[in-house]
Amino acid sequence: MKIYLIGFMGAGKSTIGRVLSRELSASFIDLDQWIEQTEKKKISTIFQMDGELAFRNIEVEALKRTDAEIVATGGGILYFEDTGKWMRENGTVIYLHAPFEELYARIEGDQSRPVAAKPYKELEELFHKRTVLYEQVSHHRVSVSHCSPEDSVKAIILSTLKENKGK
Ligand SMILES: Nc1ncnc2c1ncn2[C@@H]1O[C@H](COP(=O)(O)OP(=O)(O)OP(=O)(O)O)[C@@H](O)[C@H]1O
Ligand SMILES: O=C(O)C1=C[C@@H](O)[C@@H](O)[C@H](O)C1
Ligand SMILES: [Mg+2]
Repeated sequence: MKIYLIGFMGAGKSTIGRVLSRELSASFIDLDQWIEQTEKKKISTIFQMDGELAFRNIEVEALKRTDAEIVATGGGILYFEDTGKWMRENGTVIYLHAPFEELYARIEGDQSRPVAAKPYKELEELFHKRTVLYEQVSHHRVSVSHCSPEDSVKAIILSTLKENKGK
């Protein structure tokens, strides 16, 4: 089993991934957390000191090397064009979706997400650009709007069970 959780910042990939892994007794990695621990630097420091491209290279390398069954990706995991195709071929990709305003309310002012420091309009544009990619790449879209992480976990399990029915 390999499940990749994708979606914009604040969608709950880290929160839901952790609950999902407990529910399924599956191994779990949060790529952002893993990068901070391995690099011994905050993501915001990597962005400042080494630049975004350096972070993206570390991120995609971690994605391709991890053997964890549940993978919480970062919001910008589709930065390189071929990453989405690679994920689709290597597991089940679940897109966690909610309207921009709801996600913005969750991440507004959070200093740990350098990309979230962009002006509101720019961030909204990025949301719409990325939404197209998340939709293209994912096998399933699960709404995380106005529901608890536990409800989202149930929806994820249902969608993947349906997929595997009859196999
Ligand atoms: N279902 C939910 N309802 C309300 N708030 C939530 C929900 N899921 C997560 N949150 C809150 O939203 C914030 C962002 O959640 P989380 O860090 O899991 O998002 P993420 O998708 O991993 O973001 P990133 O792409 O930046 O890693 C946290 O403060 C978390 O507590
Ligand atoms: O959406 C993004 O570009 C990011 C999201 C976070 O998960 C981190 O990976 C980092 O802050 C960049
Ligand atoms: Mg996260």
